[in-house]
Formats: sequence, structure tokens, C-alpha cells
Amino acid sequence: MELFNSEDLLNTNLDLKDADVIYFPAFLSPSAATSYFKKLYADTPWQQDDIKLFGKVYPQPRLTALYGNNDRSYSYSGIVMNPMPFTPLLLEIKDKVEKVTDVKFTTVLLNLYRDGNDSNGWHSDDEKELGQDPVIASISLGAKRRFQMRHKKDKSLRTNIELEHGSLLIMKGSTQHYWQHQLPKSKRITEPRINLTFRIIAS
Ligand SMILES: O=C(O)CCC(=O)C(=O)O
Ligand SMILES: [Fe+2]
Repeated sequence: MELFNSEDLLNTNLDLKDADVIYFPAFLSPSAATSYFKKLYADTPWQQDDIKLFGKVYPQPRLTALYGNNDRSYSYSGIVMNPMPFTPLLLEIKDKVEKVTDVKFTTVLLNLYRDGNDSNGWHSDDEKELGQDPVIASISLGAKRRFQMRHKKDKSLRTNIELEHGSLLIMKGSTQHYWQHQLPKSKRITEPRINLTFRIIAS
């Protein structure tokens, strides 16, 4: 179902069992999205961490950066990330996101997928520092990439969303308990994509 919220932004409430997912395909204007992409691409101190999976160590198949307004670290896949202070640009984007989410975020994780060889495997954003029923607000900039979701128990339940340049995807409620998501590799994609996931890590 498509509807207009109070911001007059077109959005779709995905009708998924055990989940609450809302997609705003044109959350940012194309020109704002392009300007954010260029600045974040150039100015972010991107790092590539090693992840530990089943006792083996691999370079993570994307670059990341963490920013926050408290000093709480964020740990996943054997990585501990410590936040840098928010930049004015990230605060500007955070303000825009908070106008539609009704919550105040403490932290943003940036992902840079350099091309279609970079990816993010199946997972839930269910680390304990995110608390119960986390609200995750995800901005996409640059190349359009496929975002996949699957139900953890009912394997027949799956969905794909093509995340547009300038879009916002909100996952909340029980979504992380019952669903996993991933960003698969894609041979056709040669352009970079930046993703920002705003989160709350309570202090
Ligand atoms: O790049 C994306 O759209 C997903 C990122 C993600 O799932 C994460 O960082 O936890
Ligand atoms: Fe995630």
C-alpha cells in the first residue's frame, strides 16, 4: 500500500509477516543525494577490517566507518568499532532522517561497496548494544543495489528491494528477531554505493 505521511513523502509499508519495514524511494532529492555521495566518498576515513567467520580471518568485503555522539563501541563478526564524532554533514542527514522516524539516533555505520564485488552477507542487526526491537534507518547513495530479506523460520518468506539512490529504508519492531537481510554481490555493478545505517546504541 502506498500512502503519504505528514512529510508528504511517498512511501511503501512492506507487508511482511513478523516485520515492520517502510521504504521511501525518493527520500532525498537526486541532487542532494549526489552531493552527499561525493562528499562522503571523498572525506570519510574508510577502513577495511578483518572479520572472523568459523575461525578463519577474511578482509571484510566492503569498507566501513562508524560515527556516534557517545563513546559506545559497536561489535559484530569479531570486529570492535569505536565511533568518531559526527561531522556537520552527517548531522544534517541524521536530522532529516529523524524527522520521519520519531527517534533520536546516537550512531551511524557507513558502508562503502566499491563495486558489485563488495557485499554484506546474511545477518540480523541484533547485537545486544542495539537493544530490543531496534529501529534501523538506512540511507542509500550511489549505485542501485539489491537488498534481500528472508524470514528465519519460514524459508518461503523472502523479498527483494532495489535500493535507489537517495532512498530511506526503515526496519523496526520485531524485524531483526524474525528476519535476516543481505546485500549480495552482483557482477553487473561497476559503480560504488554508500550506505548509512542510523542506529541507537544507548549509553
Ligand atoms: O548496505 C545495506 O543496505 C545494508 C547494510 C547492513 O545491513 C548493515 O550494515 O548492517
Ligand atoms: Fe544490517
